[in-house]
Amino acid sequence: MVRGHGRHYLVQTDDGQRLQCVPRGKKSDCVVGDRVRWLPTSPGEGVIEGLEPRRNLLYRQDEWRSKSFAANVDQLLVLVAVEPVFSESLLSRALLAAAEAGIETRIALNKTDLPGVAAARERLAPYTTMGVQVMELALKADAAVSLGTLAPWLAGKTTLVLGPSGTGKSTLTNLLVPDAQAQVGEISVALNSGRHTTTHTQWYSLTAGPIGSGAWMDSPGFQTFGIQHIEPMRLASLMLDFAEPATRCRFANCTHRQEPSCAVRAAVEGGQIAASRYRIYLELFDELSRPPIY
Ligand SMILES: Nc1nc2c(ncn2[C@@H]2O[C@H](COP(=O)(O)OP(=O)(O)OP(=O)(O)O)[C@@H](O)[C@H]2O)c(=O)[nH]1
Ligand SMILES: [Zn+2]
Repeated sequence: MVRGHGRHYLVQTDDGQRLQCVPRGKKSDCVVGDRVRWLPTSPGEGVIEGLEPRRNLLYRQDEWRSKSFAANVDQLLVLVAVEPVFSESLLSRALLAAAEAGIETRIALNKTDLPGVAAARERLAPYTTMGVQVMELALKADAAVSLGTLAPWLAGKTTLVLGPSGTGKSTLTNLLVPDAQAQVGEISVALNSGRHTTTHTQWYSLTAGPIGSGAWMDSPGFQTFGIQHIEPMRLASLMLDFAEPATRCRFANCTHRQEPSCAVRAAVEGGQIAASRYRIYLELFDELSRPPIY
């Protein structure tokens, strides 16, 4: 499934044909990236009979609702930029959701042609140190070099991009998928969604563009990223810089807040865990420990 709008879905067959489909029955829990079983109803139209089992599902869980980004994702690219200055909390939340779903993640820092690049690199240093790959891009200023950086990683894989608004997601999609704008226009007409901006996640093949193989899923920019589906006691094991020290605390059920002989707090004091990351951990632990308000 390549794009959904309400109960209307655009389905692409393995030979590249696209059909408008509606689900059989009332429930529709199909998300972009799902492989679906469908039956034709009329030329160009069909009905979704069912979903194939998913390999994974990446979503955010806010207090009130959950929002699926995509299913069957090989890897996640979190796109941030020198400007607007990115929120480390949002970045950490996206990494946590991906870790929980078992999806390999890289960070890309875009707009490295801007003067704030040194400060942005410094804010990303804890992520590099913990083993997350950070790729530097200048999608507008030097598209060819940026494509060269991305190509080996994107080729043959299905990649989802996530990032706040204004970081360059559309710029990147247009580089990777030369006719992306035309596709979005056509699809908006087909699904009668009447919007041409990135309001929904969309799947594109990378075959016709400079990468030559694989798929790309572009998602709308987000301002919040709830991870209510993650147990607070699981946070440390999902955070790459916390996972190892957390195994050395005196208490197996250490929350790394005030317990004695806590190896995580020792690592914060010793500088192996960045202060910013520990702040984010405490904030998330509190948030996830609060009972939901209904
Ligand atoms: N200086 C600089 N600006 C860039 C670069 N790449 C993109 N931009 C600019 O950043 C702005 C945002 O880019 P978009 O591609 O629209 O960003 P987006 O993430 O799709 O934003 P939303 O549509 O709001 O989600 C545009 O004005 C781009 O021209 C770059 O490498 N350097
Ligand atoms: Zn501890």
